[in-house]
Amino acid sequence: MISVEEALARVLSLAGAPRGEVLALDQAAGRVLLEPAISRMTQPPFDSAAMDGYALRHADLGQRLRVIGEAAAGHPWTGKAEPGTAIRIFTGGAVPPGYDRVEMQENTQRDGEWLTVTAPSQDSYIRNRGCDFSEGDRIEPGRCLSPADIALLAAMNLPQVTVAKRPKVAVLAGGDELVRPGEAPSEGQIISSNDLAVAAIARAAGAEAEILPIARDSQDSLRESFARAQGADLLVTIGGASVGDHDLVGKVAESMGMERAFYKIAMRPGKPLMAGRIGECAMLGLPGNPVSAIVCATIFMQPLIHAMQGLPTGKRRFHARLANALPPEGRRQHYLRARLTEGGDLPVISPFDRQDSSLLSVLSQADALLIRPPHDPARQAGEIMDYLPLFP
Ligand SMILES: Nc1nc2c(c(=O)[nH]1)N[C@H]1C(S)=C(S)[C@@H](COP(=O)(O)OP(=O)(O)OC[C@H]3O[C@@H](n4cnc5c(N)ncnc54)[C@H](O)[C@@H]3O)O[C@H]1N2
Ligand code: MOO
Repeated sequence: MISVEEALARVLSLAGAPRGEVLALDQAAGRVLLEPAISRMTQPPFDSAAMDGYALRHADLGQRLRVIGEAAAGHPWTGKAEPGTAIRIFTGGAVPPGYDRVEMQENTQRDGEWLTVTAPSQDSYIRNRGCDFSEGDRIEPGRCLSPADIALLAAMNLPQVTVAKRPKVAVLAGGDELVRPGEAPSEGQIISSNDLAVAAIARAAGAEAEILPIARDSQDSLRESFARAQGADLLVTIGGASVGDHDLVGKVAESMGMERAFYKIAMRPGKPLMAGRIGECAMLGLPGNPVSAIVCATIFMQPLIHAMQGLPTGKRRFHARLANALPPEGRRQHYLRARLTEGGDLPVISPFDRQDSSLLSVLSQADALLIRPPHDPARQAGEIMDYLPLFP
C-alpha cells in the first residue's frame, strides 16, 4: 500500500497537457484561462470624472467661476481650459486638460453661467488615465475565470479568450445489485447513488461528465462499458475494486491494456483505489462503498480534473479544535466525516460517531473531513487538527 501523498502524485501524473479552445467572453465564466490575456485598452482611457458636478482648477478655488462648457460620458468637451472657468461635467465624462479637480454639484451653487464652490471637497474626484489598468497589462493563465475576470477581459477589449477544454469524464458504476433511481429494485438490489455524486464532483471541477449505463458483474459487460468510454480523457469506475470473486474492474482494465499506476493505498476509506492509463485515457477505479467513492473522488479525481485544465491542484488544509478525544489510528490515513461549529480562536470539529463507509446519511450531514495521518496517536479534546472542507 502506498501513501495518500504518493498516490496523489501518481494520479496527477496521469493528466496530459490541457488542450485549448477559443470562447466568446459570455461563454468563458468558470473556465480556466490557458493563454495570457493582454489588454488592448488603457482604463480609463482619459482622466475621468468620478462625480456629477463641475471640472475646475484648484488654483481658482475661492473665486466665482464662469461655466463655459459641458462634458458627459461619451461626449467630451473639446474647448480650452481658461483661468477662472469651469465646465459642467457628469460621472464618466473626460476631464479636459487644464482642469485638475471635479467638485460634486452638491457643494456648489449655480447662478446662470456663474458657479460658486460652497464647500470644497478633500478629494479631487478625478480618476486618472490608466488608474485601473494599461494597454499591455496581462492576466496570467491558470486561473478559473470569475465574473469579475470576465468584466475585466471585456474592459480590456478582448472579446474572446483561450481557455482549457473541459476534460471529458466517463463515470461507470458496476454491479448486479444496482438499479437507477426511480426504478423498482428487486430482491437484493439497491439504488446506484455513487455515479451521480462522482459526476457532480467532476462537473463542479470543470469536467464534462457522462454517466454510462450500469455495468453488470461480468467481464463482457465491463469490457463493453470500457469501450463506451472511448474518447474520454478520464474513465472513473465505481465498485468492483476489491478482492471478491465479482470484483472484476482491475482484471478487465488490465485485459484492455491498462498501465497500472497503483492499486491499494493507505487510506480510510478508500483502500482499494486503483489508477492507471488505458491508451490516452486516464483511469481511476474508485471503491464501491458510497463514502469511499465520494471521498476518493474528492481527494484524487477533483485535483486530477483540475490538473487536466492547468489549474493548481493543492488542497488547502484548515485547522480546527477537536470536540472530543479520539483513540490512536492504524496504518491508513483516516478521513473522518465531521461537522464544524463556531469556536473561540478556531472552529470546533466533531467527528461523527458512526464512520462506516456505507453511510450516506452521515456524509450528507458532514461539512468537513478531519484528517488523521497514519499512526496518529490518541488525541485529547481541544487539540488542533487539520481538516478539509467538504463540498465548499
Ligand atoms: N476481503 C476483503 N473485503 C473487502 C476489502 C478487503 O480489503 N478485503 N475491502 C473493503 C473495502 S475497504 C471496500 S471500500 C470495499 C470496496 O469494494 P469494491 O470496490 O469491490 O466495491 P463493491 O464490492 O462493488 O461495492 C461495495 C459496496 O458498495 C455498494 N455500491 C457499489 N457501487 C455502488 C453505487 N454505484 N451506488 C451505491 N452503492 C454502490 C455495493 O452494493 C456494496 O455494498 O470492499 C471491502 N471488502
Ligand atoms: O476503504 Mo473502504 O473504502 O474502508 O470502505
